[in-house]
Amino acid sequence: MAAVLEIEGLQKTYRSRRRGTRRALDGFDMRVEAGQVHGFLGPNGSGKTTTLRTLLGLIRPNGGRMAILGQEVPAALPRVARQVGAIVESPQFFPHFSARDTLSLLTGAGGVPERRVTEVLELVGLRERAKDRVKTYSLGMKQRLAVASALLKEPKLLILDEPANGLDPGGIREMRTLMRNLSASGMTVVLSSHILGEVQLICDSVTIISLGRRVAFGPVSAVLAQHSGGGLRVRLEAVTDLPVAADLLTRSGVRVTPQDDHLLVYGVDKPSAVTRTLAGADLFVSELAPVEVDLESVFLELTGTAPVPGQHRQVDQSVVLGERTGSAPSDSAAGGWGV
Ligand SMILES: Nc1ncnc2c1ncn2[C@@H]1O[C@H](COP(=O)(O)OP(=O)(O)OP(=O)(O)O)[C@@H](O)[C@H]1O
Repeated sequence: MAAVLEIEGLQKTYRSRRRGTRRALDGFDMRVEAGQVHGFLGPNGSGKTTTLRTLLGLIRPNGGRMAILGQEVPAALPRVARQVGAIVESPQFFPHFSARDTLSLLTGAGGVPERRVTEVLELVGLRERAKDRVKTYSLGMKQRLAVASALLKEPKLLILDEPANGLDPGGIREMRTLMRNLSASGMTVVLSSHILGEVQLICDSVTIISLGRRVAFGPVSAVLAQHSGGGLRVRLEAVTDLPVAADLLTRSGVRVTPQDDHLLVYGVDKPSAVTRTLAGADLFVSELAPVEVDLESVFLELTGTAPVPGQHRQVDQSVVLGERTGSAPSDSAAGGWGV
């Protein structure tokens, strides 16, 4: 599959006299395939905005390479800029202008045909309110107007930094529908977000960044599968038998985490070994199912540990088989910590 966006070994260190030196990106890698909705996730201060701003030529990196639609940036930005729509900061609109006037102003400035105004208003679901003043819009409508402005050029790649920030559940749902419609039209969307449930619903693939380094990437389903830990949820016909079952399974060499009404069992080669061990002691399994994880638990597992000065989580838990696996040192591939 063709990469619409490629970042390799990106480095960015901020230096200021007052705040000293701060390494925001520490050899960061990212790859987004054509036609995907790609979630870009990371805790506050992990380097998402720095990455997006660097990609758009707003910040100068200290090292690494970046390409958009196969063209090296920032050198090729003047050529590819027309094919990239981006919102990396909350756009400000004239409150007394309508959405239509706002977009018409932008088409005039950007050499975009006027017919695009009606098209993008339709796309973002603002056609009915297009003549109303922006000051009467909800936050969700303003966000969709921002997306509309980024869509005017008919970009191939749309980059959105926190498009659902501050939205209520209704606004989030509208934004979700919009992302799905854009994806269905063939556009590649890169979406930075803290709303992990949404990302899991909307995105085909994700990159997780922590302390300026990629700690996971790949199709959402593969990232989840990789972090399920191969665990099994085991229920018994009689809850009172759980302690005995836990003891038996532990002695058989697997790891057991007892829960209120079931056991979580890890390190099992074959699920049938669990049923056999328990049946041998007249304990009968009523449920044996893989442990399902969500993106939030994976995110917390990979990024939730407090940063240690001088240390970075070095693991690149890449799951796109056959792709390059990033710049993480091979000796840390088992999920440990490196310096
Ligand atoms: N202009 C700047 N000068 C100095 N340090 C900066 C500057 N901009 C960002 N940083 C620092 O770089 C690091 C990465 O910040 P960045 O804004 O890229 O993170 P982020 O992942 O976008 O965070 P958030 O989710 O809070 O928006 C942080 O430690 C931040 O304090």
